[in-house]
Amino acid sequence: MSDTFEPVIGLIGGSGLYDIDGLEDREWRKVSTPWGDPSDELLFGRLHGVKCVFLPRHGRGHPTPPSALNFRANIDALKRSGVTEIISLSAVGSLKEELPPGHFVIVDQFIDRTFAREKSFFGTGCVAHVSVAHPTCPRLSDAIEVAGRDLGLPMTRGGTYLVMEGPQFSTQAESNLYRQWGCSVIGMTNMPEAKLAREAELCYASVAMVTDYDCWHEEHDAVTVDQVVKVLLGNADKARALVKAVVPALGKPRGLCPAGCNNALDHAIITAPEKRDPALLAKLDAVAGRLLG
Ligand SMILES: CSC[C@H]1O[C@H](OP(=O)(O)O)[C@H](O)[C@@H]1O
Ligand SMILES: Nc1ncnc2[nH]cnc12
Repeated sequence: MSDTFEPVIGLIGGSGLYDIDGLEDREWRKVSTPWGDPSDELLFGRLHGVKCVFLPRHGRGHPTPPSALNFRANIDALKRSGVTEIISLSAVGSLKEELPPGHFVIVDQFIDRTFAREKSFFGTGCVAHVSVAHPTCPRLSDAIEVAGRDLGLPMTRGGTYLVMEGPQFSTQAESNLYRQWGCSVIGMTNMPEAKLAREAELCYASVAMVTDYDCWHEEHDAVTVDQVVKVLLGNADKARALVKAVVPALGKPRGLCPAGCNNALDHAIITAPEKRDPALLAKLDAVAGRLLG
């Protein structure tokens, strides 16, 4: 990557967000990856002149459940398409009274309780350990916060997203445990998405949009998809407004991210060059070509 470059904004739309309006020169295009197929075609276009690439996380019409998402293909496809930063938009349950349905949380931490997903691009033949101590990009999160406040959106900066495997919602005992752990919101998709974005050296920020109080709240004994969908449609409109407001602010040429997102692999690869597997290296062309190419 040269000293300064023109950012390309990747947008991952969660439940209820299967398209983005207002894009100029819009075109859905299939992107192939060495990791298999992403959730759907990617939507390419420009917002206020800024290049954007949108991916509906579950596919249009929501055919794919969280555990079957090919997160590696999704992140690779975005990187391969020139994306430099990802704004992830997701529906979540709230684990705190003060985060009611309709509220947005700019997440800064995760607890990853998923167990049935491929979590790394690396492995036997090329081992890497990146830091995810700070899994989201503060620069990107700052821009989202400014845009959200300007729009008057109900929004909290900072919060921990508990990522569960699903597809069932949590039991009340689990929900209460996660509350004791101090988590803010619960969902099923931001991991390993955020970890893979870090391995791919992409800035990643997450906007968690509350749809329900999960099952711990005395006035909301159980969460249902119907309930979630009702709130989600309003949230999706607010999310589209947020995207339109934040993209122009992010579109100016920039240098490498001061938070280090674009250099995450600098000291992460431990496998000696002579022990690296050429087949795996070939698959890493988009994700780690900067270092391995
Ligand atoms: C429709 S409720 C459960 C579903 O919604 C969330 O999806 P996403 O994170 O993609 O917005 C949640 O994680 C579950 O996958
Ligand atoms: N309560 C909840 N638990 C997990 N994922 C969710 N997505 C939306 N609401 C949720």
